[in-house]
This record gives sequence, C-alpha cells and structure tokens, in this order.
Amino acid sequence: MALVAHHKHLSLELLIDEADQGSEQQDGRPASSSSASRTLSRSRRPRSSADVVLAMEEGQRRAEAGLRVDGRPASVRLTSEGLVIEWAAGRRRGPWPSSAPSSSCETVPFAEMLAVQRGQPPPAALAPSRLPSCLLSCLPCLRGRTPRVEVLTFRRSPACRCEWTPRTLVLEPGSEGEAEDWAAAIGAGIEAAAAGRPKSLLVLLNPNAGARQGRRVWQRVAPLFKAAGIRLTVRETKRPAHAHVMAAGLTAEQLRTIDGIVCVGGDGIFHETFNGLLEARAAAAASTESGAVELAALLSSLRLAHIPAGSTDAVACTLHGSRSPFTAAVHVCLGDSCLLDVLRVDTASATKFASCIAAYGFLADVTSAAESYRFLGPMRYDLVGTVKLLASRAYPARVRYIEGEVGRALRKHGSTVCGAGCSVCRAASFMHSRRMSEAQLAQANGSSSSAPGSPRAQASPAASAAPSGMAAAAAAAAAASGSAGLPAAPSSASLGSSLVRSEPPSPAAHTLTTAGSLGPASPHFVLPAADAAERQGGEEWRELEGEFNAIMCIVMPCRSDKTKKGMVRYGHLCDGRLKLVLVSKCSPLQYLRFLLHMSRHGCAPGALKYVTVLDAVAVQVEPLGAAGQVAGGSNGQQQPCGKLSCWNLDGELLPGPDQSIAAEVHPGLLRVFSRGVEQ
Ligand SMILES: Nc1ncnc2c1ncn2[C@@H]1O[C@H](COP(=O)(O)OP(=O)(O)OP(=O)(O)O)[C@@H](O)[C@H]1O
Repeated sequence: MALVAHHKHLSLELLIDEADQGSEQQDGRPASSSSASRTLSRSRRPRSSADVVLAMEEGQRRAEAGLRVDGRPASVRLTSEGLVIEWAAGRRRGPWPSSAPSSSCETVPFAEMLAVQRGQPPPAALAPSRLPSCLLSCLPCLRGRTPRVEVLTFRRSPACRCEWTPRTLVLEPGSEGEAEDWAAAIGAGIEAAAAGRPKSLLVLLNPNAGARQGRRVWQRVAPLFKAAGIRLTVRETKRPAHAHVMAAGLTAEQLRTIDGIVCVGGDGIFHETFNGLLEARAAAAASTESGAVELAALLSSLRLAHIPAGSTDAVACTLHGSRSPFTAAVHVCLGDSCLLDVLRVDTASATKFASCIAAYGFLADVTSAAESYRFLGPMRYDLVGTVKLLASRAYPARVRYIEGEVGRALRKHGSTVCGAGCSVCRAASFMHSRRMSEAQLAQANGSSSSAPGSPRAQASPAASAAPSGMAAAAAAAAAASGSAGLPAAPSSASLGSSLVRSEPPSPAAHTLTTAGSLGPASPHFVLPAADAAERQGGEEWRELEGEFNAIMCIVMPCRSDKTKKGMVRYGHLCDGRLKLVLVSKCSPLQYLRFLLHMSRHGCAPGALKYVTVLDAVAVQVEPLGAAGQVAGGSNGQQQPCGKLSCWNLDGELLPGPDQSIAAEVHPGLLRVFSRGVEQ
C-alpha cells in the first residue's frame, strides 16, 4: 500500500509492507524500482531545517528526520509499524557521579495511536510577547511559531503493563510544510492500522452508579472518543433495568448505525445491557418474521464495552486488568475485540445470563442487604460483609455438575493464567467452533444425532424456525473459523437452537430426577450434539449434597480491587468452562481465612480443606431449605431468610421465590472490546 504525502517543500512517499502486499503507485500502477529510486533521490534534497532522508532497508523505504520530540532533540523514523524515536544522548537525571550520557529508543506503533492533529497555538498566558527571550531560546515551542504535530496515544505504567495513562507525543518539525507531511503520513499510518476500530457507538450511562459518578467519569473519557473520530449517541438510564429495556428494544435500523455499546457505570449496567441484547437475539433467532435473521446477525456482531464508574467494576478489571476508565476507553477506541463466555441461568420462571459470577449464600446475602445502604457508596459492601461474616450462615443444597469434554481436555492446562492472547482460550474456542460446525452441519443435513426426547430434540421446534439455508451458512462460517483456529461468534442459528424455549417452563422444570439423567423437565440444557449425547449417557454427572456457606459459579477470573489476581486464579475469559467453588459449612474465622486467601491468591483447587474448586460446563443447584422462605424486602429486593439464600448474578439478585437453578456455560457468546490482560 502506498501512503503518499505531498507538499510543496517535500514529497514523502512511504511504501508500507511492500514485500507482502505488492506496491502500487498513486495512480494504481505497480511501483517499479526506477520510480522508487526517483522518489529516493528527489527526497534526498538537502533540507534546511531538518535532516530528512529516505533510507532503503530490506525493500522498504522509511522516512527519517532529526527533530524535537516532547521538547528533546531526537531522530525519528517512520516505518510501516509506526514511529521509531531515538532521543539524542543526554545526561541521565541523578546524583553525580552516576549520571552518564545516555540515549534511549522507543517505538510508538500506529496500532496504539488514537489520532494525530496539528498542534494548537499556545495559550494567551504563554504568548511570546509575554515571555523572556532567554526562555524562548531554550524552549522554541513557546515561541508560538514552532509547528507542532500532536499524536494522541497512551503510556503503559512501568509497574503494571495493563494500566494505561494518556500521552500526547509532540513532534516539532522545522517548518509548517514538514509538520503537514508528518501529520499526513502518521494519519495515513493510523488509518491503515484502523481495521476493526469503531466509528459509531451507543453509550448507555448510569448516573446512579458507584458514588453517583457515572456522568463525571464519562465527561473525562468522552473527549478521547471524539478525538478518535467516533460518533457517539449518549443515553442515560432513568431507573433500574432501563438499560435492559433500551438494549432489548434496539431496532435493526438503529443497530446498522452502531458498531458497539459502551456501558458507563458498574457491573450492573453491563449485566443489564447484555441480558437485554441476548434476550433480543434469542427472540430474533426464533422469529420467522422478515428481517429477524438480519436483526439476529446485527445483534450478534455487536461489541460491548464497560467503562468503570461503579462500586466494584469486576467486568472492566477482568477484561483489562485495570479499573481505569481511560484504559477501558482506549481499548474501545483501538477496536480491541475478544469473545466472552456467558453463563445462562434458568429458574422455573426466568432465564438470565451472567458474565462474571452466579453466587448463592454469602455474596448474595451481602448484595441483598447492602442495597439498602447504597448512600454509603462502595463502603457498604465492607460494612454489610463484616456483619454477614460474623453471622456466618450455611445453607443446605444439592449440587450437580458436569465437567464436560472441553473441561476434561483442558484439565492439563489447569495452572495457566488468562491474559492477552491466552493459549487456553484459543484452544477452547477452536474445540467449540469445530464441535459447533459438526453439530450444525448435521442439523443442516437434517440428520441430528440427538435421540428423540433428548434436550436437544426438545429444542428442535425453535431451532427449526431458523431457515435451513441460514443453518448451513452458519455451519460453514463456524467450520471456516474452526479451521482457522480463531474464535468465532456463535451464529444466530446456533443461538436460536440453544437459547429459545419452545414452551413456557413449568414450576417443576428443574426437579432433579435420578442422578445421571436430566429428565424431561429440563428443556434448557442444550449444547451441540457431542455434549448433549454425553449428558444423556449420564455417567458424567456428579452430585454433592451438604451445607454450604457459599456456592459460586465463576465464569471469568473476576478481578476487582479486592481480588487483584481474580476470584479464581486460573479462570479464563473464553474457555467454555466455569469454576464451581463450594465453601462447606465453616466458622466465621475459617470463612474470613477463605476470603483473605481468595483476595490474595484467588481460589485454586486444594488450597483450603473446606473449599472445593471444580471445573464444570453445567451446574444444577437445588437449595434444600424450606420452600417459600425468600421474601420481598422493603426495597423490593429479595431477602434471604430461614434456610434459604438467593442467587446473585453479577451483583444483581435473581427474582422469584424458587431459587433452584440450572446453569450452563455458553462459550464465546458475547463479543467485547478487550484484548485480555497484558501481563
Ligand atoms: N437512573 C437510575 N436510577 C436508579 N438506579 C439506576 C439507574 N440506572 C440504573 N440503575 C440501577 O443501579 C444499579 C447499580 O448500577 P451499577 O451496577 O451500574 O453500579 P454499582 O452497583 O454501583 O456498581 P457495581 O455493580 O460495579 O458494584 C443497577 O441495578 C441499575 O439497575
């Protein structure tokens, strides 16, 4: 690709990735070696203010110039990757005699630049006429005439690579003409690296999040989106569950104009938004109306972001390793993308989704009680948590889980920490996409391998609502992504077959039958053929019964300020598994020890005798306390009482008196603006 910046003073031609992509001149003809050398010799004309040369290196021409960067003399090279800046040798800061001449080199890739702009004139207070001449000679940029090119990018914290802070790289070329050339060339480089960056976003803002700081946080990061040229539509939530309604109500027309949704607030608004989207996606996949296929496809291609402004912000912390709104915003502007597993939780009366955690017992009790003390801000969790810890309640329950084929296959990777480019997530995505493609091809050929009466067969009316051509296309897409080894978003067809119930659930929907079979009353457990068959076989189900202080189904690592390494040390964003953490009945002191251990190291198998950590793809929990003891509290929230607690899904309490659940991981159901935590 040829990036050409013309100016009356300078013709700067950059050929990027000439070897890979085949070079073309501006008029579209291939660049011959003679034209290349003509450009070279033309550009080697002596420069008055800066020494600009084009050097031929390994078949690529690069621009190189001596200029000032961030106020210091430097040699800057423009390569196909970005800017390589070499600062001239200077004195290191530090006490004599250790200070010695040093030079440093840095690469700023185009892929990490948000925007480039011509510098603004200095503020009136710094007008040249008001400054002493000695200062002007030391700092030429204060003269007001020095041309400036500002590159908006970020800096990684030396202590923690995933913590990013804003940075404006200031180049001071010798003349206006050169400044324009540099700005144009850098702008073209950013443009070339901008594939996947969003152009238009819908922002859902919860002004009530955290210590009511949603608006303030948004005002801090909004300029970044504007500088990156992203169009924004901002909508504030007016009441609880408003984000759910707004997300579920998005029309195809609206979806066509946006590349993603940015949730500003806590985990709650993120949870509500993706629940709304998945609900709409399932409905569209099941619908036979014209336009439903497009709507489902638009919904499944949408990316979600979380700008943290809440009390816990586990989603942002887990996705980026940082709770900084700036870091989250940069990930969005750069168009980072990865898939996220989602836990589908079915009760007798509702289907909900969780991206972080479904917790029964201690965590749910704390969330439920803390809601009345929201005016205290995030501190409410510490206060209520202490009270609940001292009370230390255990709840009787029957827990069943299945490790599944994926879980077993990945068992040997048990001690891999999830990060950017995680090998476990990649391997799991590959396995899932391959399995999905096999199942969908079978479905497209009308030869489903499910036995009659199996959960898969029960969902077939919804699945068959999807046109067969679409199923085939989805299968082909899944097969293609599988062969490439890349994670693929589940297609609307697959989502339709796995999310939509063909009939309203009965209250007895989750009555457990004999160990090893799901029984006819569980129409919700539907996975591609391999798992369904495996579950029908029954031998994979395991059952535990006892009294538990906490039962937690943890889908992602769940990092937060209190659990820097994650609630589970070896959790993953997209491995198709959850970690089932069971804390057996214990004393307040033991529970405190568990909390401290989780906070410092994250739960891992074998660390504490009374804590069990298991891999699972599906879980059923049946509380064994007296039925009907979960009552509505004064604030409308569930209040656990007697021998029953309630479920907390990503910080939101599960409504309804029946807290028996059937939960299942849906691999890579959500696409988010993230690259995983940089280690
Ligand atoms: N305008 C609003 N007024 C009152 N409540 C709202 C409004 N908008 C959203 N909510 C509710 O506020 C609750 C909390 O929101 P959110 O999770 O974003 O913040 P948080 O609880 O402080 O953070 P975290 O979940 O990270 O602890 C959600 O249940 C949501 O439904």
